[in-house]
Amino acid sequence: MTNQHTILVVDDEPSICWALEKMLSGEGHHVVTASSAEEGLRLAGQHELSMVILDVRLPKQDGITALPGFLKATDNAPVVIITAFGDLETAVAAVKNGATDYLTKPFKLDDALRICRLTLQKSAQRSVLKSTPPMPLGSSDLVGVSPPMQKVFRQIALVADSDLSVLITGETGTGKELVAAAIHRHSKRAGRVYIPIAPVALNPDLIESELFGHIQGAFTGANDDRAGLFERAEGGTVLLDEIGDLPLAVQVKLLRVLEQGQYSRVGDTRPRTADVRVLAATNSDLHAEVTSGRFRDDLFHRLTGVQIHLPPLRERIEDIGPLCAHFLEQMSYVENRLDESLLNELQSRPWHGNVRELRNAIGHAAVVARGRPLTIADFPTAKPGRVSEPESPSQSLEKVIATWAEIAIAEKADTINLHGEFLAAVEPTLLNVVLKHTGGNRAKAAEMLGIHRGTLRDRLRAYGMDDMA
Ligand SMILES: Nc1ncnc2c1ncn2[C@@H]1O[C@H](COP(=O)(O)OP(=O)(O)OP(=O)(O)O)[C@@H](O)[C@H]1O
Repeated sequence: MTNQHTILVVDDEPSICWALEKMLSGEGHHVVTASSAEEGLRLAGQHELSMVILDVRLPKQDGITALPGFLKATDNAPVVIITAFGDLETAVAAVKNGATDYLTKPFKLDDALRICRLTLQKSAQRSVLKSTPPMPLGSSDLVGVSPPMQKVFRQIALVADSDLSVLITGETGTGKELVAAAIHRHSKRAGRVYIPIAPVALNPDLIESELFGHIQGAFTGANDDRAGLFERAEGGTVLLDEIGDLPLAVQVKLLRVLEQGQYSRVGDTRPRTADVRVLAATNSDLHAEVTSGRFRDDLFHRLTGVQIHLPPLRERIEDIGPLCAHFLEQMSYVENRLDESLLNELQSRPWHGNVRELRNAIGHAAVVARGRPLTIADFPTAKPGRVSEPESPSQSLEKVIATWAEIAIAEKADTINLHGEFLAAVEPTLLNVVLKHTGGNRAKAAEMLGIHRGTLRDRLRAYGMDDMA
């Protein structure tokens, strides 16, 4: 079999070695196993390996420390790290030390198989990889033990070092800004500037100038040349928070930055180069914004290439205990352990404000309890779940009209006769529905519409709907 590879599995748990060996030999590969890094390194010198699967927690030398040795011994064969401690630091350290991918225990064999297949594919195409020396890592304050957070850590680790744009999604307070900061902190731009900004908080008339700068005389009040955010962030990273609220005209400019690395100051035609990594965050359904025409389709696709989604806290209640301990520690609260019944109570709350609401609640409880162990009575009462009122047809119509008008204005610099265009877009539908309702009776239809019969006739003629009777 030409696609047969030799794979080394290094894990001190015999059951893991056995399961992986069975899975990979089922794929036609030859598997060798070792229960320590030292034994693994010895085997690596004896076999021509296509891939190494390496546990982090090993009896003597740990997997992260041993990783460069494996890369050297195997002429840079891809290494997939496995760890029970799927924290962000380990994930980033593994990738920085040269790991190709990352698996968190307990893992499903299907996931392991998918990652192994992908890694072997890459291995077949691989040129000799240069192993990067380990970089000192700052401490991360992104807490989470739940499987969805482990996935987030893994995604951060895999994208941090690239220059890819990342879209971070999730409800308010789920930690999107923290994720963006972690990506920057673990990227090669870490020593450079990081600017998080929510354009929606800026003066709407000045968003474009705030982001891209302006030249003197570009608009009333532009008394001198001014650099924008992208110029100030040169070499670094920007986080555009609430990206869904970016005006359409600014979306066009942002797309140019992402695609060509270029932009122009307001009032200037000279292109400028932007060496800036763009991260974006949103708590709205960007796909729905695209469907309604409020967000550009091309920008959406450009941004969603790499997406990190933070699930709401109520869908990862295992994180509540560690988060509480983390916040109490931050507040230097001595009695920072929660008893089981309190934890159960907190885990059953809906936390619509997510981690932010939890942090505020802990702060409140710590003040009330004044040093003694917390009880549920110290917490603010649970906020009721959000009841979302369905939109009335008039509210939906209002939104559609606003979008239609914004697009019409953005697309044509010399907009005239907007009212006429609007009527031509909506009136035929109205006339059609009413005439259907009256069974084609124009007198009744005119009455329902509150217009003269003659006017109705003229309108129908103008829209080529003469034959409607
Ligand atoms: N996993 C986490 N570990 C520790 N702290 C967290 C975590 N997630 C969120 N927080 C804390 O919760 C608060 C809200 O987080 P953040 O501002 O990142 O949320 P967000 O999703 O960007 O919110 P918004 O959409 O409202 O801007 C911050 O104080 C942050 O430090």
